[in-house]
Amino acid sequence: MSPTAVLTVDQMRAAEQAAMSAGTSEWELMQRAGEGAAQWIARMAGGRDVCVLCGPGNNGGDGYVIAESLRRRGNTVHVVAPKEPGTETARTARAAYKGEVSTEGLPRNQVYVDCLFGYGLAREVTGEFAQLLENLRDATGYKVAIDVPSSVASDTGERLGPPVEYDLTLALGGWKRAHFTMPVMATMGVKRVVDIGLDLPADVPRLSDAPRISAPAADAHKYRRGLLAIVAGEMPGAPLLAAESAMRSGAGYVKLLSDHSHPDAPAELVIESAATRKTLSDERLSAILVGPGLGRKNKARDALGSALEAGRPTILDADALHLLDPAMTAGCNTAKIGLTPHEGELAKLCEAFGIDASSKFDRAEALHAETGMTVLAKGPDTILAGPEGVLFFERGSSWLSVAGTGDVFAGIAAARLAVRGEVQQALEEAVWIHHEAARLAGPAFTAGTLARSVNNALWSFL
Ligand SMILES: NC(=O)C1=CN([C@@H]2O[C@H](COP(=O)(O)OP(=O)(O)OC[C@H]3O[C@@H](n4cnc5c(N)ncnc54)[C@H](OP(=O)(O)O)[C@@H]3O)[C@@H](O)[C@H]2O)[C@@H](O)CC1
Ligand SMILES: Nc1ncnc2c1ncn2[C@@H]1O[C@H](COP(=O)(O)OP(=O)(O)O)[C@@H](O)[C@H]1O
Ligand SMILES: [K+]
Repeated sequence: MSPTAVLTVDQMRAAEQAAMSAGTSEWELMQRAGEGAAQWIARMAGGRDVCVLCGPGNNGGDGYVIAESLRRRGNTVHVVAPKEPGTETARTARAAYKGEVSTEGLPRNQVYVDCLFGYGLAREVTGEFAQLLENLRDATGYKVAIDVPSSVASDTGERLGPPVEYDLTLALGGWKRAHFTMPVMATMGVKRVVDIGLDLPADVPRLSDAPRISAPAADAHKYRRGLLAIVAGEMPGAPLLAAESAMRSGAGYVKLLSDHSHPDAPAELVIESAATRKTLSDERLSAILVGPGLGRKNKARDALGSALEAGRPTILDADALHLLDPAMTAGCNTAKIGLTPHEGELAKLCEAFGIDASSKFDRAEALHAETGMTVLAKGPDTILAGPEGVLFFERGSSWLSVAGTGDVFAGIAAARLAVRGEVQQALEEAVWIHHEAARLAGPAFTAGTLARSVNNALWSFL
């Protein structure tokens, strides 16, 4: 199985150091990395010519190992290295490479393997290296990034040089945070980890694995399969969308608590009058969803207060996230609450809870640590921070960038919470189901179409 740990540079260096202390040399690790990467590249390249760009550090060292491995396999290989290697291990790799090297220029129509900088990149790329990256950007051919793209800071995804679009990115030894951070994650093409036998730490963020979802028990009963109440508010459309997706996410019973007339609501949706303290305190409720279409006036604040008082497992989305503050959650068992903010809502929540952090990762992690609530930070990149740690996800379809898909997500999350009872598991499952529903819904779908493809998305996880 491919490693799922997502590491910082310090954690990566520590894992490599531990392997070296246990008797594996850096040269052995570099050979494993280079040979492992060369196997992938050989498959992609077939008989095509390969050009390897080598930098001055150990990422460049990997490049010489890759170059020699491909040369031995019969590919015509050319190395471009503006500078001689600066580390002992990279010098060993350079000496073991028996092919051509030039200091500048980029041959045309190659399979390009970018080993200029790996996780050691810590400052702006300038001069000859920047020029080489610009040439690579403009070149036509299959492009492979080794470990990370050479103009990207591994911990943050910050861009430190000319952007290049890659077809394949081979992470060496383990994932880095940049691999799942926008915007650079969208430039990496297909991503794979080359396992070099490191013992990776368990208590670090992970890449989420596809969930397994169970069909209802043979003797299932609608109330035991999860009863979800969706609290409606000022705007009728959003909670209805959430209900449409919730009904298709495996819960036994979905109720919309609304005073609007919903002439377009499906017959199978139970609509009851607007939420009150009494209706929300129904012991049979497995979960509550508050936020989509709620509004931000006093009535909305009251509805949110009643939902929080009920103390059931709860998903808070949209307007509920704008109304939420420490006074409202005081006395709540926050372990039962899941938040589903997009970037603007996350910033607003951090302000309300006095959290001073700027990256999405730091904000999500700190908001969970500070409040005990589980935080699903949405967007093209997704971060889930909860009691089981932090999870990263692969990207979903960019067609999701259309109004109402967040309401659909909230419905899925709340229904999975009604079924599972655990907030973090429910949110993790919901991300996968949402992405799969988007894939099934085809191009240019609307939120309604997305909601109606949710039940078929479950097939992929049964
Ligand atoms: N350790 C291990 O066991 C294994 C490590 N492995 C591999 O090592 C990689 C990390 O290697 P690394 O630490 O040598 O750093 P790397 O990414 O090559 O870059 C640093 C070099 O670039 C230079 N430099 C930096 N920024 C610059 C700039 N803007 N412009 C110009 N120069 C700049 C910097 O120079 P300096 O800062 O000293 O001037 C230094 O020379 C990792 O990603 C993986 O591929 C694998 O083989 C598995 C085993
Ligand atoms: N470019 C994108 N690529 C992948 N997923 C996206 C993209 N843009 C938005 N999404 C997803 O679509 C949903 C949008 O939610 P949200 O911003 O709350 O929208 P709305 O309020 O209109 O429903 C989120 O689940 C988000 O992760
Ligand atoms: K690289």
